[in-house]
Amino acid sequence: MIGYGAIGAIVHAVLRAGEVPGTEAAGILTRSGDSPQALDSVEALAEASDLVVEAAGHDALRAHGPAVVASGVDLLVVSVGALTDDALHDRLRGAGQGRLLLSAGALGGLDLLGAARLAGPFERVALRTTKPPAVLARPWMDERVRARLERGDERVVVFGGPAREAARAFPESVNVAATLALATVGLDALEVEVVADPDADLVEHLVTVEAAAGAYEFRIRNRPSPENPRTSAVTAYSVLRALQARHAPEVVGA
Ligand SMILES: NC(=O)C1=CN([C@@H]2O[C@H](COP(=O)(O)OP(=O)(O)OC[C@H]3O[C@@H](n4cnc5c(N)ncnc54)[C@H](OP(=O)(O)O)[C@@H]3O)[C@@H](O)[C@H]2O)C=CC1
Ligand SMILES: O=C([O-])CC(=O)C(=O)O
Repeated sequence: MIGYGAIGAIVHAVLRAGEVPGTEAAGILTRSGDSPQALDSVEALAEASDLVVEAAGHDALRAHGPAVVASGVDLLVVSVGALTDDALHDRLRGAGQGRLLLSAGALGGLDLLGAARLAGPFERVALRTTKPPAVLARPWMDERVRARLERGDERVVVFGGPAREAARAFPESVNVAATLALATVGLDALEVEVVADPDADLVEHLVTVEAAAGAYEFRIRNRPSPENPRTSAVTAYSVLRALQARHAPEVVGA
């Protein structure tokens, strides 16, 4: 694993408890080395693993992803927003024998949208992500907008634009925009709105799709992680589901 934060610590604890048959934790890479099973290089991690889970952020994927894939090890990417950098995405795809697995993360419905994509074209795909104001304040924002977020007493639309820009503007909070885009209409065609809402006690991702196959609306409302309020707590379990599916004798929703 790369990362031992809100996501990584849960994934590691469940693996250590032996709850994912056929899979055990081989080691953890972080910058600080502050984790159980700490390893000190990506080479040591890849050597010890059949699959590496990246749950550490855009910079971590950029720094370590290519070495993992180059050593023939599969890479399960949680910081999917880093793939808005086409050069990095191409490097990862061409680096070696390891497969690139993009985690569904905090999102759902990608199975059905993948089927819809095979059935015919999409007419429109949109995402509206809503989180509490405090977790959406970013240094690039206009001072007046930041002041409104800090006051936290009103709903503010903080971003409108394509998924590529959304995932870059909020690297720790809107990776899901890149995931949905890569699963459907691409990074420049998916329309994204990001909303700060002081009443948002749950993280909301509203996915709206019009396609040849049908019309879909997924309203996902996730409880935030107590360790990191930017992150939906279910994200760690989304990673665990993917690990479980690799060796399970039966998969529902395959
Ligand atoms: N696809 C999705 O739905 C979602 C994606 N995410 C992505 O997952 C990432 C992790 O989320 P979360 O667990 O909540 O974050 P946390 O901040 O709780 O944890 C981050 C972990 O990564 C480590 N880390 C940070 N930078 C590096 C690096 N360059 N190399 C190695 N390790 C590093 C940190 O340790 P140390 O500081 O010691 O290095 C820490 O252990 C987010 O930044 C976001 O990009 C998050 C939520 C949902
Ligand atoms: O956890 C979530 O709901 C989404 C998130 O942070 C991300 O996509 O980066």
